[in-house]
Amino acid sequence: MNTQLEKHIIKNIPPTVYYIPDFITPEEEQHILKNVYSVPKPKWTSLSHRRLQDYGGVPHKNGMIVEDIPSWLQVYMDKVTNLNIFGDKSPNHVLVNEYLSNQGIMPHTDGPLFHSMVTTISCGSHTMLEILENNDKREKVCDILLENRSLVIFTDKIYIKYLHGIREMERDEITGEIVNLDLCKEKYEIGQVLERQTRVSLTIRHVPKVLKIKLCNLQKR
Ligand SMILES: O=C(O)CCC(=O)C(=O)O
Ligand SMILES: [Fe+2]
Repeated sequence: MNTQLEKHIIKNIPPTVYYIPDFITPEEEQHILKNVYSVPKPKWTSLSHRRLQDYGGVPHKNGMIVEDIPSWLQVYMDKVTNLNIFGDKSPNHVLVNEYLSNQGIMPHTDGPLFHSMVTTISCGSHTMLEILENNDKREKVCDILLENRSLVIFTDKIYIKYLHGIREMERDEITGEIVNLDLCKEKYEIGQVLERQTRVSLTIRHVPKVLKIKLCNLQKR
């Protein structure tokens, strides 16, 4: 692991979450948003509470059929790869999620289709990631504020054993339950309220099980 990253570890929570504010510049953020919104409509998968796009293929238990990653997106995957956090693996899949201001994602674990490390770049808005115990009570462990342009890296016990989710809210209050305020770019005060805007997140991961067949070959048949 890259020692430069140690100062970005969120303390006093189960290991390990890294929070890096300003991982991308405002220009890069706009570049990502422009590309995400210039795809043809069928590239989006609409769920009831968010929309998403898969890049690199669609993860599947029998193996992911690999699709080429567009060059604009490869730039940001390389930026994450250059942190040397994936060891001998490299990211090969990106899930783009779009959340309107009152949308979120139910508490979940990412499951066995992915290597146990996830990295997420936030664009367009902050959001509040909630970490919960993975039991019937689903007690809250903590909140992590994800500012736009930040990168968050989840791995180890907190990735495997706990649930993460985003509540459906139009605004978030700064509270003492947020564990990364000291690592954030901005200085916030307890009680301050942040209005959510539309947020586009890039979740960059390594999918271990891939099929060597390419989608373009399938389509030719
Ligand atoms: O949008 C995010 O930051 C979280 C996305 C997520 O948890 C997932 O796609 O599994
Ligand atoms: Fe997730």
